[in-house]
Amino acid sequence: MKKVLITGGAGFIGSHVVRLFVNKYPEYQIYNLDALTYAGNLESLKDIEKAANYTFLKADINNSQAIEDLFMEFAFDNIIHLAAESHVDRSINDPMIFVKTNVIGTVNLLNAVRKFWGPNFDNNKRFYHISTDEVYGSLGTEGLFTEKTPYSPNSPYAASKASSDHFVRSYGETYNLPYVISNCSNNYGPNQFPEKLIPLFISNIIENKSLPLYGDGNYTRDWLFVIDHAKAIDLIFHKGLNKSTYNIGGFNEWKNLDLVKVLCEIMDVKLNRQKGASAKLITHIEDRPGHDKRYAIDATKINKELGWEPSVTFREGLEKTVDWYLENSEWMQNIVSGKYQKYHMD
Ligand SMILES: Cc1cn([C@H]2C[C@H](O)[C@@H](COP(=O)(O)OP(=O)(O)O[C@H]3O[C@H](C)C(=O)[C@H](O)[C@H]3O)O2)c(=O)[nH]c1=O
Repeated sequence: MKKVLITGGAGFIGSHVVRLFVNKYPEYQIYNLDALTYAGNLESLKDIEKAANYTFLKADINNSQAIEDLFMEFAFDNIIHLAAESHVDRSINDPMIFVKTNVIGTVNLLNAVRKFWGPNFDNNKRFYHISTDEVYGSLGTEGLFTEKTPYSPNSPYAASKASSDHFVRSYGETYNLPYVISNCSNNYGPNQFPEKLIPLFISNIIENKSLPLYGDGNYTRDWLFVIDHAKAIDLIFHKGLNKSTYNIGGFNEWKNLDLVKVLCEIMDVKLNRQKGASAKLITHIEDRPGHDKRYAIDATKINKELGWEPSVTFREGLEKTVDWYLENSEWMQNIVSGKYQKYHMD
């Protein structure tokens, strides 16, 4: 029986990974370790919280003693590490928390792994580090990020993730830690905290608030449906080559302005509003400092080696996402107001 520790399992991507693993692998014990910061909540996992193979552990990866105590108690033999501060704008305002959680938190986990799994790591153990395509920096109009693209992070968030990737690789080289890393593009889907572009704009359209688009909106991102990302993580965890990296993208590049226009069209229909009503809310605002122009992923490696490809079109994924937010307005209000945090402290 595998004992899989999933860090950040109460967060957006993490909750989808936890659900997939709990449901698909009843023979594994899944431990969800999360600090329950502003972006994490257990409401997203209500459907699986009573499963026999699921345990929630409230802890902060910044606390090395707490992490060691948990290793001692539960003897995890595999880790999927998703816990991270993830919002670029927050990293611009307050880089230090990104250093603490993303860099020091990752090193704390690596040290625990070294202590409890080393010095002779067996091949059934694996440290799987989830990262981002932002480590590669910004592309011009041509080209794609491959696994060989040199790192060139621009935001404090991207720098912190690049650093954590380097630490994981360095533990692989120095101590022979078995690891795998994946770098994904922009995720979207149910349960995403409404600070990221898509859920923020869905929320603002519902409330008839303006849609703050940075600069001219001609910035390009590749969009990946979170459930497809969770499936890719499952494949990489089980079949990815030791000490290797996989890029995960949706083969789905959009300029922000074009994406927002499609979202507005969908919202007009779903909310029975006049055609064009939501698009009137688009407001160009001052640009994000150091705004990366374009991210685009070459996902050929994961496709060829592991047979992964996205299962939904962008239109289908967006519709599913919009439907979820419309059906879960209470979740949205509670997460924004911090009610879930207060509730977990009771
Ligand atoms: C929140 C917001 C965003 N934007 C623009 C900025 C970006 O060009 C694009 C997406 O922004 P967002 O903040 O949603 O995501 P990125 O900055 O691309 O980064 C995201 O994707 C990577 C892979 C991660 O690893 C990050 O964790 C994740 O946050 O929309 C606006 O124009 N207005 C807004 O209010």
